Amino acid sequence: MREEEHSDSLRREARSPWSTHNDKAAVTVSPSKTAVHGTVRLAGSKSLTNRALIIAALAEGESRIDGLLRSDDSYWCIDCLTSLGVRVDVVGDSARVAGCGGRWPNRTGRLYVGAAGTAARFLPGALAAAGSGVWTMAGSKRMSERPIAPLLDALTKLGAGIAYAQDEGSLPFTLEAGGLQGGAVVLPGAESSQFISGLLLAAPYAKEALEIRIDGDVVQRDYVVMTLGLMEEFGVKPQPAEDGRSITVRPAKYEARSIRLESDVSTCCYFWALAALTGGRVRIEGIDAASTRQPDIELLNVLERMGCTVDRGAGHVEVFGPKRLKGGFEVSMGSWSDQTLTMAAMAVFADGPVTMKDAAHIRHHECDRIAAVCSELRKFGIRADEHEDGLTVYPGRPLPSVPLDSHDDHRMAMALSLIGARVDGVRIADPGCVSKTCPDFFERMSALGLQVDYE
Ligand SMILES: O=C(O)C1=C[C@@H](OP(=O)(O)O)[C@@H](O)[C@H](O)C1
Ligand SMILES: C=C(OP(=O)(O)O)C(=O)O
Repeated sequence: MREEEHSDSLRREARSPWSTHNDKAAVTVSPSKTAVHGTVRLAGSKSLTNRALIIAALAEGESRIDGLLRSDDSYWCIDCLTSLGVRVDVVGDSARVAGCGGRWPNRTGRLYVGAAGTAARFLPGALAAAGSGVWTMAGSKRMSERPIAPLLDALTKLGAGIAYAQDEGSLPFTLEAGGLQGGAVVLPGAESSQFISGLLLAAPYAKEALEIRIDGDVVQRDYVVMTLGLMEEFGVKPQPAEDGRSITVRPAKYEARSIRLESDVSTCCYFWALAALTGGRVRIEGIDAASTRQPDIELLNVLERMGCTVDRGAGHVEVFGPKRLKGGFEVSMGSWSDQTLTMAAMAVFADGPVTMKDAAHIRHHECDRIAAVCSELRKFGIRADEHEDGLTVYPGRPLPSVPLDSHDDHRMAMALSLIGARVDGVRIADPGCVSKTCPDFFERMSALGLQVDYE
């Protein structure tokens, strides 16, 4: 096999049957001929979907989840639960999950998490908490490079037996469960909030009360708040310490529930950014900015700072773009870093440079996002200065572009495609990568008037 074909097949390994456009080498995006005006309704949040699926699988009785996201990340999460013997029936965007009360029916098997950080970091605790069982867990090449050791070390201290198949502290590994001891365990917050969420989700099934002590500041801490909220919805109430430095969970069992998931705010952001970039307007139904627990909602505040008007209604958010976006500021991305790439794309068209900071951890996401976005913007002739924890993007006129690389990262592809709202012929390789969270992303861009062509 040629080197290129080999790297293509590695990239595509984590694409699921819910993925689209994997037969396409590239997509080209060009501006709409008319103003971008539209209303959009999006599928459920990836983060809520995978939390709800795992909690429902751990619960006693049958749960129903409506508004499920059908994407690669949720597909692999469901696939793992099915391999564990949990019945998950998906019809349209609804799933019925037959909870197994924390005892997985299949005590052995191979679980494949694809490229999903949520599945990789949320499932090991749920496995370790079971009374017995031996499972191997593997993921995409990139997932095997992403950090997970602090979580697995904590599980080892609490009683799990973990043997690494390749590199110490990484996927793939074999986990032997013997139940989770209670007591105190320390997890770092700087690399990923998902370690804390992963242990929290399993914590009610520990033998005794479990206290998770948090070392350092937590990146994207609102995702931990989201975990606590969903645990409560399923009848378990964790107790965060007043100083926010630890969370205690007493032994309990999740109760089956019927819930409807909120749309994916991270995906909404690309469409709000589209309105911002084109002086158009995009209304998204099914989001309540006042009550959402999804951290990327912060984009709306920054869009206002950039000159947009934002209508935050009951159950909808509409963004109206200005004539010219304002730049000339620094913004901390620490708590909503999935939108760093969206900010970088918008900054190209602002009236002054924008510096995004406090996001060093995104170097360990689907790709090294800081290095990747700088290198792709430079291909357009845009000045992008790379910093250890972020980047500064200077406004410019993007040159007719050489093909851009999506780095097998859905957010790289979605953010770079926004430049196509302003510049003719933005060509991005491997459009299928958006299936990690939004398989129909380019169809939605096209429905809003952008010209989208595949090759
Ligand atoms: O818990 C979650 O659902 C998520 C947490 C964040 O990850 P990190 O805390 O690892 O940065 C975020 O980037 C990811 O898209 C979803
Ligand atoms: C970092 C992300 O995903 P994951 O859940 O794989 O960490 C993301 O969606 O931007």
